[in-house]
Amino acid sequence: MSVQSTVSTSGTPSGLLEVLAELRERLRGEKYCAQRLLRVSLPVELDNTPLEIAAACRESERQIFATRDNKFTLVGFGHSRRLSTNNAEQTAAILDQAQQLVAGSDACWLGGCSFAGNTGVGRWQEFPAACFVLPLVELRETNGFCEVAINMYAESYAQWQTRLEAIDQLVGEISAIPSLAGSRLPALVARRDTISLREWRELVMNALEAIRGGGFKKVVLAREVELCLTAPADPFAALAQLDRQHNPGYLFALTSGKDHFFGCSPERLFKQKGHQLVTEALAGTVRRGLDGDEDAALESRLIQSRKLVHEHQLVADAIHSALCPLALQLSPVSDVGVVKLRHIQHSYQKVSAILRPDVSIGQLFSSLHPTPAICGYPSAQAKAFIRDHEHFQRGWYSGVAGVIGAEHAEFSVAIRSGLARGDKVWLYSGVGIVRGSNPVGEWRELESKLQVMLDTLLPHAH
Ligand SMILES: C=C(O[C@@H]1C=C(C(=O)O)C=C[C@H]1O)C(=O)O
Ligand SMILES: [Mg+2]
Repeated sequence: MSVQSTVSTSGTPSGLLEVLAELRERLRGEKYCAQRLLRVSLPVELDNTPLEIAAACRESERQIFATRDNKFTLVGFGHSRRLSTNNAEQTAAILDQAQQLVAGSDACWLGGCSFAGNTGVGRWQEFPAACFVLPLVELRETNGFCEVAINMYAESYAQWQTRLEAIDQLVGEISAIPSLAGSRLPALVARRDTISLREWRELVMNALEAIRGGGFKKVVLAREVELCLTAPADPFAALAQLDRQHNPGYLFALTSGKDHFFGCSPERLFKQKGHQLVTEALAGTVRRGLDGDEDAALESRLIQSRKLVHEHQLVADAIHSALCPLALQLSPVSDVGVVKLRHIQHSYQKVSAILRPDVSIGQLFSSLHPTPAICGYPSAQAKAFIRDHEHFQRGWYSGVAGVIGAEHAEFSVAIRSGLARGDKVWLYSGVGIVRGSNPVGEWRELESKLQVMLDTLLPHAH
């Protein structure tokens, strides 16, 4: 695939519809050429945030990903290419292919991968082992600067025409949006926990027994909660709202068929820019205090408790070991910091590296995922325990959601996430079980982790 870019000039239209019309006009002047990525882009001034616009375009296939530092937001509408596999062995190759296909361009893929190569079965039929799309139309905000782009790519002339029609349809949808004032989110009809506290206690005791027997040191066990709502769930509207509240997490919603995988994760799997890599260990949790003093006391416990330090350090050590063979330089083990979220706080350690020149994004992914933060340690034993004991299919929960560009990629660990289908939503949360874990305490931690998603989807429930 060859790449051609049309760079924007100044003095051009600035509103979203005007800019789209101008880009559409530029495409009209382009000759159809099979299997060539043609990207046209222009700066735009938006009256609303990119996530609000995504939330308003209910008829379109949409994908969103916003980094947790709020410096980069990508909203994709429709797609001009899709790379997917249901074969876990091919996930790394798909990631490498995605990066190669946009070499020399500013285009970015949006998508994700399942936990530990899970295939798209049962509830997760729309979400295979890995799936990334190149959006047909995108809105991008980088450090406060917004642009609109069209990524044209077609295998045949008929497909080229179909893409043009899809762009026109989207433009029609945007122009028909009466007002972007936030819609009212559906209310809750019923909540069903697919595991009871009694069953959870048994599951944790079982894991602790395996830890005592030397089977593994840590396993991350998770829970699924099913919500039944009064109307179809609207994760895009919910995330647009979280974004307005400056939620300090990655925000993502990825549509496949009629289903949406979405979340607001505090955790980075990695950020790669050329040969620079930044990753982290984020594990070990206490709740937020009701006032400053209690919060500080809880923070001290997070940094000092033997159980919590062990739970965290297993992750940091495993990340260092995984990166060693891939890195020319690796940051030394650093001091443990604390990330404060609305309901909970986590121990955090940044890890950075200069990668060997031959290391690909696929290799990085395979070496780091799944980390002991969401699987356990050692990985193979923890994975087997999860496969044999968890009460549900993880699918993309605790997989990754992210973006892949030519020179950079950023992946969040897809926790604090859920799957929405019609008026049903399944939410997921997990906890690290290590020696010293207490089943009821861990259950409470699961509840706190679910709370952000519950607050987001059901803001009127209180
Ligand atoms: C697995 C999840 O979170 C992970 C588990 C943590 C813990 O047990 O302390 C903390 C952060 C994450 O690494 C989740 O939120 O679902
Ligand atoms: Mg924990």
